[in-house]
Amino acid sequence: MLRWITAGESHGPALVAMLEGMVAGVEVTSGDISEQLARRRLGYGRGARMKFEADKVTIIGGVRHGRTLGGPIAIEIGNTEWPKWETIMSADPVDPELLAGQARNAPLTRPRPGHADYSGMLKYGFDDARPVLERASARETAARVAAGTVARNFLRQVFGAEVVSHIISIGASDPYVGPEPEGKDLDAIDASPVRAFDKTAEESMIAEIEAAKRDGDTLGGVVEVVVHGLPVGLGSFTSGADRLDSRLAGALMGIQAIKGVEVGDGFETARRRGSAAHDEITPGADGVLRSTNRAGGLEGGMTNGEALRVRAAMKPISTVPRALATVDMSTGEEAVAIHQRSDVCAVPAAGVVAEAMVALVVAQAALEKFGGDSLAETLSNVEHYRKGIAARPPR
Ligand SMILES: Cc1cc2nc3c(=O)[nH]c(=O)nc-3n(C[C@H](O)[C@H](O)[C@H](O)COP(=O)(O)O)c2cc1C
Ligand SMILES: C=C(O[C@@H]1CC(C(=O)O)=C[C@@H](OP(=O)(O)O)[C@H]1O)C(=O)O
Repeated sequence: MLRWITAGESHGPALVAMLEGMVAGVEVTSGDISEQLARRRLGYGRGARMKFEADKVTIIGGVRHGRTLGGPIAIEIGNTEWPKWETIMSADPVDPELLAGQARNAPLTRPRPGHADYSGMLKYGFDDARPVLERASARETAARVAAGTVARNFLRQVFGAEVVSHIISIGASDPYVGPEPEGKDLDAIDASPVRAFDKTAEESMIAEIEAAKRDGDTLGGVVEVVVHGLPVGLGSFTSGADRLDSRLAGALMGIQAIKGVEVGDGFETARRRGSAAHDEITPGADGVLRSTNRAGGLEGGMTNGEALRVRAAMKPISTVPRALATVDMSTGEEAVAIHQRSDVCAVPAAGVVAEAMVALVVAQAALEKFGGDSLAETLSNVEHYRKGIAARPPR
């Protein structure tokens, strides 16, 4: 079973991602990982930290000469900001006098509405939000993107499948309406400052961000992830936990600030009649044909051979410059929430994180279906399955 876990704090020395269960022989380099991490840092509306910090990638284990070895893969992403935080975030005990001299170490006692501060302080028994926000921070998503790079390379090398995301809307911008992008469109999407697939949508999104910035406010939005080239039958209808839609929803909702997930036309489908909601099946020269893909490539918790298409809704960044009302937990008095710096909008980055989560979940389902210890074995199993399907009518 493909499994992943991350460790590390936002201002710690490094983040670490571990990926277990990947077959041997998948091509991946630290350059591939750095490239994906660079995509996650982009996006109009991100804060100052994205400009001065770099992601320093080291593959610690599981890869040799550019190919996976079949064992657990460990990837470290160094936080280049670490020297400034060495004392405050030290794993080992430090001299209290050294800490007292650091302004950055002042206890954070005014929890931000919408962030993990308040519940985290109560749940874990902290008087300071620092130990909560360090791990709740979406800095952790860099580690997911690192693990996701191995998964996306695997999907490309097994199926020729590409994972693409683009931004549908930011705040109340006019949502993108149009055809879904393909793998070849990814460079053009990344070239857009808001990772939009369309100029009109892009202009509307930028206008929203500029207005929010002027008002000292923050924004969320909607991202879409599309995967072309997947075979029929990843995931299963046999139990709720095996359904690929439930697994995708869980993985996407596990991203910081994601509050809703749609599969295919999602909520819009609920408003339609059955005759206008489903994707009719017709015989084609080479298998079946669908003239629509409202289901987003998933039926019965399994891929159906059409493009997989899921959306995720991100809430606005909770560190609002025009700080929100809160309570100072040290005094119980009314206060304004912590604000030092923050992103105005991180939806374009969330799209790259969503790609990583989709890649991991789909790679996990693909390994369940096709297995193997090496890429060659997985490929041979895929070919056998595809031959079996091609032999069935319609032909
Ligand atoms: C890529 C990305 C960047 C983010 N940047 C910030 C930020 O700069 N400031 C902030 O307060 N929240 C930021 N967030 C959101 C917080 O991490 C999130 O609001 C917090 O974890 C609470 O959300 P939850 O209720 O979904 O856990 C970011 C989220 C993502 C996905
Ligand atoms: C560092 C990253 O995102 C951070 C996510 C984040 C949060 O609260 O989620 C808060 C900000 O960190 P800081 O408070 O130190 O400025 C973001 O910069 C990153 O994505 O690499």
